[in-house]
Order: sequence, then structure tokens, then C-alpha cells
Amino acid sequence: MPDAPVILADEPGSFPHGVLSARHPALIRAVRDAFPYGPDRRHALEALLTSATEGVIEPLGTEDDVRWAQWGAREYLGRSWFEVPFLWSESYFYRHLLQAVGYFGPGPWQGIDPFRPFKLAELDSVETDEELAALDRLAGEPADARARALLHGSLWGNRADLGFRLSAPDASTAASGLVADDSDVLWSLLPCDTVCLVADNAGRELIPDLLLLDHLLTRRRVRRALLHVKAYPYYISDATTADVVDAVRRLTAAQGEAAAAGERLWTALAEGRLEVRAHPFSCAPLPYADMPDDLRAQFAEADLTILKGDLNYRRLVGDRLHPPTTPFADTTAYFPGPVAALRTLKSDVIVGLTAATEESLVAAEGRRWRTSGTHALIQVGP
Ligand SMILES: O=P(O)(O)OC[C@@]1(O)O[C@H](CO)[C@@H](O)[C@@H]1O
Repeated sequence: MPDAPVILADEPGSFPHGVLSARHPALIRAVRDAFPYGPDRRHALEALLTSATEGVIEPLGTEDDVRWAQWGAREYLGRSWFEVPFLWSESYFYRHLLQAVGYFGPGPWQGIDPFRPFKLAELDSVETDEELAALDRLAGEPADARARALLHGSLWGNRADLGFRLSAPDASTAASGLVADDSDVLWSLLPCDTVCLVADNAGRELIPDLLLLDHLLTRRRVRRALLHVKAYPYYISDATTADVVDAVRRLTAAQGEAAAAGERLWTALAEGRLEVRAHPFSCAPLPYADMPDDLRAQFAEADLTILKGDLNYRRLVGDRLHPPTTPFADTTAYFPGPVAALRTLKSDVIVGLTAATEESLVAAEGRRWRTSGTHALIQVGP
């Protein structure tokens, strides 16, 4: 449904309004408190706090303004953050946040990921220890059962999103079932030559993503894997190349099966059977339907592309209020090859449900199922 309404954040009480009015200020404060930034950076963060909640969208004042103009800024500068497409304003907020902390330099804070302390804390957590230890128990299972467990590990790892947890203190609420499950179609596409996984969050999501890729490579379900990460820090916990390195190191430093997987992943990276890519469009405020030709060609190289997470889903099907029964294949027909979405539901966008599933979710939860992170889906198209 390309004509379904684009999601804005202008309605108080709505999910997107809450992200801009509560999550973003909380994030600015968390970043400010996580680093001994000097007065200049603190002042810039305060200014962003005011702008993002009460002000209008302003240029960056750097050469990156040219790229953002091509990505839509021409149309949105001078307008309230709440009145432009939610996907756009969120993305631009993160770009401004990097500006405020001096990430793009020049200066002493150049290249310092403002979200790194949160990512590292997660890698060091007891939960990560437990998840890695569970791999030893999985080792005795038949290959099929192991594969399915690893797929589900990667899927539910998407709940480990720091942005989500900033505004959802009850995020540990037990997970429920899948609202759509095309996993049989996904498995039917394997074995194949090249799988591409478009990563989402670092830490407790990236580790199971890597374990899934390790399994596919080791069991010869794929010959090579392409791992797309963000070109720079984004949406708090989104994975960059540095986060891939941290995750693989975390695995190699563990015990048992986790350490063995870490060693294999290290070797696969060194041999090019696992290749990390970071395209600038990974941080664009636009749907994948607008992807540039060179990225389209990269996805076309793959026999299967797996997109992880909520934001990638919004970008894949379009950040719009689609009727939930819109076929997933209709919204992804433009994608240059078979594409799978693995996502926990953390925003209003949803397609590909049966009428009965939508009805029972609404009857049980009103609108909450769309954003609570307790439901998940595996959808495959086109
Ligand atoms: O892409 P992810 O990490 O699964 O989720 C990102 C997210 O938490 O951020 C956005 C709101 O800020 C929503 O798309 C979603 O709730």
C-alpha cells in the first residue's frame, strides 16, 4: 500500500510522539552522563535537547548538509520535529546527536561512539554469560533443532534494543508467540551460495546473529555471508564494525561452544567467507525502496537477505500505517531478491497478518501489541 498514510509524530499519546518527546530527551541525558564531556559538548547537548523538544529542525552546519539535503532536509528544515515523517525526524535526531558530541570532529571526541558504554555493559552482562553458556546445551541437539533455536535466538535478540528499553521499563515482559511465521519458507531457500544479514543492534542481538551465520557457514548451508552494519553509531545500540569486533572478541574470550564459534567467525572474517559491509545508506532516513543502485546491486548479489529488527522493517515495508493484512510480498516486491524480516514488534508498522490474527491481537491488547516488543515475526518475500 504505497498510499497508506506516512507515520508522523504529531499526535500526543501516540508511540512516535512518545519517542520524540520522552525517549530522545532521556537518551540525551544518558549520553551526557556517560562521558566526562567538557562544557562545549554539554552545551551542544543541552541545545539539542531544547531544539528536539521545542524547536525546529536545523541544518548541521557541516558539509554533511549536502547529503541530508538530498535525503529530504530541503523540505523539512525549519519545521517542527513532530510534523515531518517520523522515520526522517528520528534519523536526523541521531545525526544531530553525533554532531553535538563531536563524533565527526575534528577534535578530541572524533570517532568516540557515544553509545559504546551501553553496548559494552550489555556484552559484559550476566544475561550474555547465560546465553553463551546455553550454547553448550544446544550442542547435543540434532542439527535442525539447533538451526531453529539459533534462528529464534537471533529473532528474539531483537528485544535487546537499548532505545526501546529507555522508554519501556517493562521490556522484560515475557515474550509471546509469533504473529507471522514464514520460517519454513526461509529454510526452503537454503542451502544457497550467499546470504546477506542486515544487522540491527549490537551486543545481545549481534551475538546471536553471528552465531546464526556461523552455523550456516559451518554446516555449509551457505558458502559466504555478508554482514551489513551501520556506517556510524545510530539509534543507540545499532551495530557498527567496531561492535562486530567486540562481539567476536567476546565470543573468543568465552568458554566451550561460544569460544569455538568465536574462533570460527574470526577465521571466516579473515578468509572473506564472512564479510562486513557498511553502506552510507544504512543510516539514511529513507525506506529501502529508495536505495541507491550500488546498494541494490549488493543485495542482488545475495540469494537471501535477512533484515533484522524494527527499524529495518519500517524501512523495508515503508513507515506507514498499512492495513495489517496487506501482503508482505506487496510491500517488498521492489527488493532485488528474496528477503526475510526477523523482527520483534516495537513500532506501529505491520503488514502480512491474517485477518484472524489481527482481530485476536486487537481484542486482547488494543494497540499495545504493535509496540510492546512482546510479539515477533518471521516474514519472507517477495
Ligand atoms: O530497530 P530496532 O532496534 O529493533 O528498534 C528500534 C526502535 O526501538 O526504535 C524505534 C523508535 O525509536 C522503533 O522503530 C523501534 O521501537
